[in-house]
Amino acid sequence: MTMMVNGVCYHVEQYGEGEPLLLLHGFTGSADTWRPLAPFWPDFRVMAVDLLGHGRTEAPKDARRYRIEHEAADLAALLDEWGVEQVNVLGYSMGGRLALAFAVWHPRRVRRLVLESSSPGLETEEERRARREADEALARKIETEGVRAFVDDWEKIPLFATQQTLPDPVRAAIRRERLRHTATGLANSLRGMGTGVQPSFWERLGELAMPVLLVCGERDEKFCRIAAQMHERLPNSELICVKGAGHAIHVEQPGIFAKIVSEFMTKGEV
Ligand SMILES: C=C(O[C@H]1C=C[C@H](C(=O)CCC(=O)O)[C@@H](C(=O)O)[C@@H]1O)C(=O)O
Repeated sequence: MTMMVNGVCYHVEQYGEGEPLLLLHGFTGSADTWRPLAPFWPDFRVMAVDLLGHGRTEAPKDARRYRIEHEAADLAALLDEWGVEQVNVLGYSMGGRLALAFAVWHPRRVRRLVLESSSPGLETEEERRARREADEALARKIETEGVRAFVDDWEKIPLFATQQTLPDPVRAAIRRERLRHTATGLANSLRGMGTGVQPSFWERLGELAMPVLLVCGERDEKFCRIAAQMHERLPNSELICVKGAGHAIHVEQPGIFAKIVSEFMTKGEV
């Protein structure tokens, strides 16, 4: 379904009943990324969103509209429309950066937080500037060479090396999902929502009182390192490193990932 919030149209999907679970995909993903996990989560009311510039959600021409503070405000408005006061939030990669921002800015609305292969941003302005420059170059490449050429390169970056050995139908589904987006949507998502654009939340991790589950893939050294550093600063967190998995654990080992999330979501319930 389509929902208009703060002047933009979002594609959102809702299925299941029970504990509310807001799902936020990564860069080049969509709400569809979570569909294979639905059978594992019958007791959750799943709310999956196509983020700005992705899937069937609007791709504003002004990159500033994609900024993380605006997308976090959009999430709050979507929850208001749904009449959901407090929600469990699961974010993967870029979606995890947004999930963390939402938890920092709206702590009372987040019951539990799951961050898969994500980060609180970059700590220094020097790192952020270098990343903005790299993401601007990538955005221009998407606009000049097109989404297909971008996806051909993107699926080969070292971060996704572990996806090369996935079954062909799984790889084909990831590729189809990546090819669905527009050049404007992906380019402006990088410009507005990229890792170098958002503020660093490293110094605010200590504020988060809600339970936080950090999940990373054993073969994704960079984001396992980041997760371990976040774990040291978060007051109420647990860290699970999934053996043999890479960056996209929910794609590579959906059953294990779904079980980890279910156990975290129902922990402490009698
Ligand atoms: C390559 C790096 O960062 C990019 C990779 C992961 C993030 C993501 O959402 C990718 C999801 C996917 O394609 O499966 C993405 C982001 O957080 O915006 C980054 O651009 C890196 O080494 O940091």
